[in-house]
Amino acid sequence: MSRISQPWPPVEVEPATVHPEAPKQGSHLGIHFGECFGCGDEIEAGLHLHSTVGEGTTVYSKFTVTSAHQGAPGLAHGGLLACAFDEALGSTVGNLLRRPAVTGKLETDFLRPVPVGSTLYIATKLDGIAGRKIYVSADGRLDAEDGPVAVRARALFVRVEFEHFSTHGDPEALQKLAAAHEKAKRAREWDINP
Ligand SMILES: CCCCCCCC/C=C\CCCCCCCC(=O)SCCNC(=O)CCNC(=O)[C@H](O)C(C)(C)COP(=O)(O)OP(=O)(O)OC[C@H]1O[C@@H](n2cnc3c(N)ncnc32)[C@H](O)[C@@H]1OP(=O)(O)O
Repeated sequence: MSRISQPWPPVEVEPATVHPEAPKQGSHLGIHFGECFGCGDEIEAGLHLHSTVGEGTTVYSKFTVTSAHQGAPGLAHGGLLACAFDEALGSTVGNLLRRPAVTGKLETDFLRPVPVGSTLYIATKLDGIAGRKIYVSADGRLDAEDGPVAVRARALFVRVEFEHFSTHGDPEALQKLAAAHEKAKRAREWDINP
């Protein structure tokens, strides 16, 4: 029996269409911001989540729980697991649709404890779009792609304009992102940041 009672998606949606210039199946999705707690390589205690594009509207992500992520001794903190899903879901939305969007709502079901040292295999898929609202969900399996499901998540992302980040965010960090984007473009790497 599902632990989430509401139907999903909760409203009528159009199927999500992958942007024609989105990274293709098998592509590894790079770090979108070095200081991102979810994926960045500049945050030692961060989650260092890695993602690869799968078939259709699916993205596969991996995250290994370290002692920096504990709640109870030896077990992952639920909030950090939610963070991993926010990152995996957000990365799926941003990379496959190539439009900026932010998390409006994120719900999680924690089905099994996730010990330090284990790796969560997160499979995310776009479930549909209604106007600016993007529905997306994921399963996180323990230690293998076909391992037992430990965490499930569903989220609503809301499409925003770039001004969302320039108005509310850190201009210096945005400049750093723009510089990284330019560098990636010069190197002919695929990059999503505007
Ligand atoms: C530097 C540029 C980068 C560009 C992108 C590159 C992508 C890179 C690739 C990958 C990266 C991604 C990896 C990151 C992953 C982590 C993501 C995060 O953690 S994001 C941070 C946490 N989230 C926030 O801080 C949002 C804070 N909230 C807001 O700013 C607003 O509330 C916002 C934008 C969500 C909505 O505000 P409104 O004024 O624009 O729009 P309204 O009308 O309120 O909502 C639009 C629709 O959504 C529904 N809605 C909004 N929130 C809802 C909720 N909580 N529950 C249900 N419905 C909700 C509303 O009912 C409305 O629906 P109706 O169109 O009328 O049908």
